[in-house]
Amino acid sequence: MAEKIAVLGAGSWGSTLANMLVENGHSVMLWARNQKQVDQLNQDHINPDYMKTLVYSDKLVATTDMKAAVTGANVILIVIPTKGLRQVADQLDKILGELEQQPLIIHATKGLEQNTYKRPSEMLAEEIAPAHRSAIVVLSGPSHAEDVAIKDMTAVTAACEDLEKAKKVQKLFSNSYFRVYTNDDVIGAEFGAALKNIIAIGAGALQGLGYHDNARAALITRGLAEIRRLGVAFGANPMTFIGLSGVGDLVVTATSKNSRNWRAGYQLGQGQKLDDVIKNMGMVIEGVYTTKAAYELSRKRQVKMPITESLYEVLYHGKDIKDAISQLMSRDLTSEIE
Ligand SMILES: NC(=O)c1ccc[n+]([C@@H]2O[C@H](COP(=O)([O-])OP(=O)(O)OC[C@H]3O[C@@H](n4cnc5c(N)ncnc54)[C@H](O)[C@@H]3O)[C@@H](O)[C@H]2O)c1
Ligand SMILES: O=P(O)(O)OC[C@H](O)CO
Repeated sequence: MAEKIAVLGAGSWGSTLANMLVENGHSVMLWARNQKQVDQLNQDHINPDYMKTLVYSDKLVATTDMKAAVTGANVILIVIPTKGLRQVADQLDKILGELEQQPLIIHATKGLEQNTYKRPSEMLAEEIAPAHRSAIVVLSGPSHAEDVAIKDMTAVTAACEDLEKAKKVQKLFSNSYFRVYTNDDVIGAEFGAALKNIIAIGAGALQGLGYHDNARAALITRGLAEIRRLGVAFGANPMTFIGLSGVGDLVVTATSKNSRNWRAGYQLGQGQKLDDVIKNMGMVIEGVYTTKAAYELSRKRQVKMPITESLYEVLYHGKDIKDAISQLMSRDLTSEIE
């Protein structure tokens, strides 16, 4: 059934998903805060700062007016970087209060909030009153916007404690090249999504330094071990980490030049300064911020995350990456299963 959907956030992922939802037959309004970007989307059907090659459907309507975007929408998809999520959710809550609407909220944000260490769905639940939403569903998994834009085959997860709501999202998004699975483990889906970005930066850095396949496989596997440890400490189902929002997303992000996190790591490995890497990317590198949040959280919870800790030292205290790697490799020998 065709739905009226509002998409908040017109960066690489928000604009690509909005376009896909239009092509799936839904009526979609895309909200962005930048008037020039909105004009380019409406008049020329392009979004050049984010998706250079995608020509958007002429049925996709963009606006800078959030109220216009969400009025009458049964479904609201939020695709804002973690840093801006709470502010956008607060703005949305006020509008939904005026409109007396109770839409299904979906988010595709991958990160943890600085200082509070909250997951995106926790931030949304705090900012959007229960009377203003029917449920919050997480859309996560291995899904570079660049591949979805060219209709390459993609499989992701819709996670919600209420599986009926996850199934609704599954139907809204699925098509011949985009396949959605369901999961009731929101905690696992969100920890997997956030923490894989840390390991992707590490994988990029290894390649930038000239390491090869064995090193990358070791990092991905041991990275998954620490992602699982932290997630399980917060109640995640360990099985989620061998699924799409776990190992699936980790593999795509830690092996792809399309990944902003991998590219950032590669540039760091090649000797560039973090500030320059962030400035030149022009898109969000969530893993830089998630590394700090995850490191602090792991200390509070006393969960061992040696790779995250090493990357934190590199990103926030200027530690040399080669020294960080040699310290990681010379730790006490231990069992793989712990
Ligand atoms: N790009 C992908 O392939 C991809 C895939 C899956 C998930 N994600 C996740 O989706 C989220 C967004 O990523 P992206 O790649 O689209 O980022 P992006 O950097 O391409 O775009 C972010 C967009 O959000 C807007 N924005 C930021 N703060 C805002 C605020 N306070 N108010 C209004 N708009 C704001 C920016 O103007 C920009 O349009 C991230 O958490 C990312 O991890 C991205
Ligand atoms: O480009 P990245 O590194 O932000 O990753 C994007 C998605 O999370 C991949 O699933």
